[in-house]
Amino acid sequence: MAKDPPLIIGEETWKLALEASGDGVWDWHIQEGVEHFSPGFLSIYGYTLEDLAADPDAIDALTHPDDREQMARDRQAHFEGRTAVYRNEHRVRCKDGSLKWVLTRGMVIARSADGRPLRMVGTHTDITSRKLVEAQTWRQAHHDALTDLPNRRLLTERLSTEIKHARRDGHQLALMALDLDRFKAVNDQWGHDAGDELLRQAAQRIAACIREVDMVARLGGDEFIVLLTDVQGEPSCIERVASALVARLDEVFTLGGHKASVSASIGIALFPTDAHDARGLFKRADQALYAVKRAGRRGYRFAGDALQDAAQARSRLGQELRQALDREEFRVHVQPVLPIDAGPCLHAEVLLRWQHPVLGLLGPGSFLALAESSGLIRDIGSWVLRDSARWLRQWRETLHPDLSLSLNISGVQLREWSGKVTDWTAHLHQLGVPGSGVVLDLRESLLRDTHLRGLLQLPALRAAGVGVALDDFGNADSRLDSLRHPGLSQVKLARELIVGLKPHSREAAWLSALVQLARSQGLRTIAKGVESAAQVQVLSRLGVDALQGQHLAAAVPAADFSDWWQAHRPAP
Ligand SMILES: Nc1nc2c(ncn2[C@@H]2O[C@H](COP(=O)(O)OP(=O)(O)OP(=O)(O)O)[C@@H](O)[C@H]2O)c(=O)[nH]1
Repeated sequence: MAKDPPLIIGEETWKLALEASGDGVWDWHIQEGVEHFSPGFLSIYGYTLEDLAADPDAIDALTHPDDREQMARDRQAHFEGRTAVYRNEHRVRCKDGSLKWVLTRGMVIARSADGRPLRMVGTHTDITSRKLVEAQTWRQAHHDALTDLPNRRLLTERLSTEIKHARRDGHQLALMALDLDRFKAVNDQWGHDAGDELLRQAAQRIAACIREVDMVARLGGDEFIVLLTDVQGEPSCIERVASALVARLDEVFTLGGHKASVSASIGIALFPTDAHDARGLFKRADQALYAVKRAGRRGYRFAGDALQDAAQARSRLGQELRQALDREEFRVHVQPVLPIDAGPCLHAEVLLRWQHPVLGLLGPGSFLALAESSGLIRDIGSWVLRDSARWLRQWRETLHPDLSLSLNISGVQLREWSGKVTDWTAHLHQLGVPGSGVVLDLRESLLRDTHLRGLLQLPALRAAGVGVALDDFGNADSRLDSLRHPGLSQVKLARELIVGLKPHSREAAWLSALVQLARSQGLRTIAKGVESAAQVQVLSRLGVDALQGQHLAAAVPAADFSDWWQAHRPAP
């Protein structure tokens, strides 16, 4: 190893000179892995010599993790001779746990013959106050003083970054221009201070409606911009945020002793559908906002015609759905489930239909998502239970005392029953139906939902005699261990497993294994979507317990089930 070259002035002299300037001095013998710290260095952070071993790793470990990478890069650049001086700003954890910003500067003062750095000396300068002032200045320049929300400048910077990311990852963004309606009246009636307070509260309400990754900015006056990042899937997610904003800002504001009301108008532009850059997005969102204002204020509108039309159609359907219960437009239909041994039909699945006054008879696919997202599913679900119970009581008296019905249950309903299974079974009892008359059809995702699993209390349902079926099992997302869920009594095999089923095929072998597995867990198996006599033959050989499908028995209005049952009862 090369010997350190002689220094021109005595080491102690320059170290003292550096210390006198208020900086801390470090002296790193790189190859030996030893680093010495001056008393001034230690006192910046409140450490003593005993606290910090003469070890470069010890001080590196106190460096803020977010700053380590850049520090290593700057150091390397100097080692490789790309910079004349090593220079880096980073945060160091002090003995009392606080963080200090420091500027470190240093130089390699000795290298080996082949150019490897041997020794480096440098200083730490405490720059915490400068950093605080910089952060404050940055904050003031990027935030609105009244509401503390990001201002136009920060929004513009963020939007440009988000557009770059969205372009790269193929994501959508939504830019909402939100303006309060008749806000001037609040200023006029209660004064400017009350108006300011309303703006502050409105800012909080808006922020509470969006996710952390989204952004709300105040442009000035009563104008806000909401930026939704990484918008995936249906525009209905954007609509949900927009309607939540409209609803939240509709609520009365308490301003000191006064109560004031405003509403909100929102224009929504999407990247990349409506515009490809920030200017275009602002313009399209503004146009949509003014269309809302012109149409009488309060509400939201998409810039794109197709989305606007779809949103309007959904909103109309939502309103009609709300009225459908009062107007008694829902209908219970039932699809018979037939035992494989050709015995009498003792079970049927309840299928909800909506007799829409204009669109005709609608299946759940047309309205269930809307019912779930609006929470209407609770009322609709209760109605389905009451009506199904009414029919079932009648059929158990007139057709067969062992008849039972299965009901599709959504996550929203399950959450509502959380911990109240006994209340629910008591309700069933009040409706005159024993537990054994009902099977709950649950999608696999509900069983797997760790939150719901705690609430489900499936064994409690079983104790009340209520059957629980795992619905649509065997599709692409299914997991075999779902069959082990305690409390299950049946499994309904997915349509995908039955379509194209041929004897002695690989599909038949796979289905046979699933049926055996379900049986080994004590579960009854029902094949759904049975469409042909050939499928019936294969399924009966595989040992499936019951069949359901268009080929065997189509769904019928509940009022017609009795006739169907009488017509199809096996000959004595
Ligand atoms: N209190 C308060 N008022 C402000 C502030 N900035 C702007 N304004 C007032 O906010 C009002 C905004 O104007 P407009 O949006 O046209 O008023 P508006 O009554 O909401 O009208 P529409 O949007 O057409 O319903 C003006 O009266 C401004 O003077 C502020 O920081 N604080």
